Amino acid sequence: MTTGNSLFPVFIKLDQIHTLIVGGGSVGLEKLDALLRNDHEAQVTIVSKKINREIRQRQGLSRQIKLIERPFRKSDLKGKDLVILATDDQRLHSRIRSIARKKHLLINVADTPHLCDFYLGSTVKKGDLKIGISTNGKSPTFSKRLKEVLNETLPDETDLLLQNLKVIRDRLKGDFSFKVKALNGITKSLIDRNEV
Ligand SMILES: C[C@@]1(CC(=O)O)C2=NC(=C\c3[nH]c(c(CCC(=O)O)c3CC(=O)O)Cc3[nH]c(c(CC(=O)O)c3CCC(=O)O)/C=C3\N/C(=C\2)[C@@H](CCC(=O)O)[C@]3(C)CC(=O)O)/[C@H]1CCC(=O)O
Ligand SMILES: NC(=O)c1ccc[n+]([C@@H]2O[C@H](COP(=O)([O-])OP(=O)(O)OC[C@H]3O[C@@H](n4cnc5c(N)ncnc54)[C@H](O)[C@@H]3O)[C@@H](O)[C@H]2O)c1
Repeated sequence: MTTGNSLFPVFIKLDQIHTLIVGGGSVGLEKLDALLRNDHEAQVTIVSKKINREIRQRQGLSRQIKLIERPFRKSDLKGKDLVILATDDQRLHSRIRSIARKKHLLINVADTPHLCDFYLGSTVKKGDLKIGISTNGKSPTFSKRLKEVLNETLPDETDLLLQNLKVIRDRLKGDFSFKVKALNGITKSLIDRNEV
């Protein structure tokens, strides 16, 4: 039996899939920024009755951002993989959610856990290392603060260590089980405090 947080984390290639955000106000902007912080090449379409000035400015950063200023239409879901709803119309959210589910699209309704197939999380990044944080919706503020703590405490050299391990990994000759043993041996001192 699963207790506590049963969400399964995945790390999505935002430049390879197409994300639709419906709603171009301040919440829409927050979600757009969350995507762009992780991948400035994220492929995103925003549909909104009105699109705010900051969102227009983001469009200057990437040709992958498409803005459509008009009310949502069912056809906006065509060709999309992920959907994030961020309008001020909860009835519209419920309607889009039921259409999206029939099309097997994954959907997030900002700040509305019971309508979400997935939640956004806080992310910590050190070069190629990424840590995703979820509190199972209990406290986004905790996620944000833990992100700040990890950003402060994880040294920038963490990425250097990762790059060095990649070099060693590429150099290792032998079968899969030999490589696993060798890499486990090399990294053992990282978890064995007495040896550091
Ligand atoms: C991580 C982050 C990612 C992002 O959104 O980019 C994120 N929320 C962030 C911030 C934040 N959101 C809110 C506050 C105000 C303080 C507060 O209310 O607590 C703050 C803090 C702040 O802004 O300082 C309001 C809020 N959020 C939700 C509700 C509804 C509810 O709880 O019922 C309400 C009440 C709305 C109302 O009262 O009307 C729900 C969700 N918010 C989630 C994600 C998902 C759970 C993630 C998790 O498990 O931690 C989930 C379930 C669904 C989702 O939206 O995906 C981002 C941190 C960015 C960073 O790292 O800097
Ligand atoms: N701003 C916040 O920090 C915050 C915090 C908690 C909850 N909320 C809630 O989240 C919701 C969104 O907040 P916001 O500040 O982004 O609001 P907002 O009014 O700035 O933005 C809502 C956007 O949705 C668009 N929209 C409305 N109907 C539409 C339709 N049929 N098709 C396409 N676009 C449509 C509007 O044009 C507008 O751009 C509100 O319900 C608000 O109460 C906001």
